[in-house]
Amino acid sequence: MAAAAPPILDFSVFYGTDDAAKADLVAQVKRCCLHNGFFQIVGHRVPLSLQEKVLDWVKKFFAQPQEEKDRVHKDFNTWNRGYERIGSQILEPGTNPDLKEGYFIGEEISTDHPYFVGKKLNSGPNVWPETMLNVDDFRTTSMEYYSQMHALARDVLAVIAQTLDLKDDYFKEFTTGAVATLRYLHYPPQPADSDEKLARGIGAHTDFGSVTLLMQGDVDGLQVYDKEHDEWLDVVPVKGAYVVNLGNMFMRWANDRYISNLHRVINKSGKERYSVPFFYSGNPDYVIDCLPNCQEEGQAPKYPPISVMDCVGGSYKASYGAAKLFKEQPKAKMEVVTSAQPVLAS
Ligand SMILES: O=C(O)CCC(=O)C(=O)O
Ligand SMILES: [Fe+2]
Repeated sequence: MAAAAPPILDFSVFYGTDDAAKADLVAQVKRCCLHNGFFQIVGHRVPLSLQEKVLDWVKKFFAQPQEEKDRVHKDFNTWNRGYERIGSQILEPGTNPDLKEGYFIGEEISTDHPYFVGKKLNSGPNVWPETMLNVDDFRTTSMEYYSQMHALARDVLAVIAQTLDLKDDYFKEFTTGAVATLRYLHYPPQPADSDEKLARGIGAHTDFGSVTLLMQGDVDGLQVYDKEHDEWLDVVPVKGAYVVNLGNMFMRWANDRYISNLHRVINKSGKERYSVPFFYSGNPDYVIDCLPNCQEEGQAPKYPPISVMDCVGGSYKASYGAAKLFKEQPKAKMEVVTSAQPVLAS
């Protein structure tokens, strides 16, 4: 098969009554899950006006002065909410720290919520830029979008369930009380003379969770690795579309039958790039155990059962630790340079 960027699938049939079209969608999604775990969808129910409003706010948020953004820095909490500076993360060992800044949002979880009290995965109050003009609209728009992304993730999982010949509500328990992270991202243009081997917007990585739903702005830069041809394929932004990809936890859950694939961003466009990934982890207490129809007759699953919290949690730390080490100990950097496969995830 020739190397090809993730196909664009019409998701609207999922909401319709045409069973043949639905079966066709399921078949196409299955092909993608087996191939590299990446596809794109249009025809979903998230209004374009809301997507555009979010992207507008993302630009405004990052346009604030550095000291305003630092006031909501994610280092002030341990549940992954708030702002991170350019260069905070190294996702691809051997490259320079990522040329991106970010802002994390999640479910609004109060300090008396059992998830906060029980220190569940990424669970706690959001951190809002209270001094930003019209912050109430920023908050309302973000949370409206966040809840729409939960709904879309559930619908995508319903289709994925069917690709495994499971009922469309198979993931209900997993999606009840689910934890997810919305990440606003800004990639300044990479300097024209930056080293191809070292400069990354986001280094090559796989995602951690179950599914990621990514809204790209209108500037390109995202690339998906094609293992068969050893090539990086551009995922050109399509207005309103979501890039959907499976994360490491789903790959493990599917006994490696479905793929969590390497991807990266290099912003050579000369323009500011903005994007908004939504990482769906699932209910932190849910136990991931080999999905039905994912193992060969008579063979044991490759992995033991594990909770969502244990599978996804803690993994972010490695990539932030790597960037810290890079700044503190140039020698350690040299050791990292020699490591072979980029395996860290976000
Ligand atoms: O910005 C993008 O297009 C991709 C972001 C991404 O891969 C991530 O945050 O994990
Ligand atoms: Fe990613």
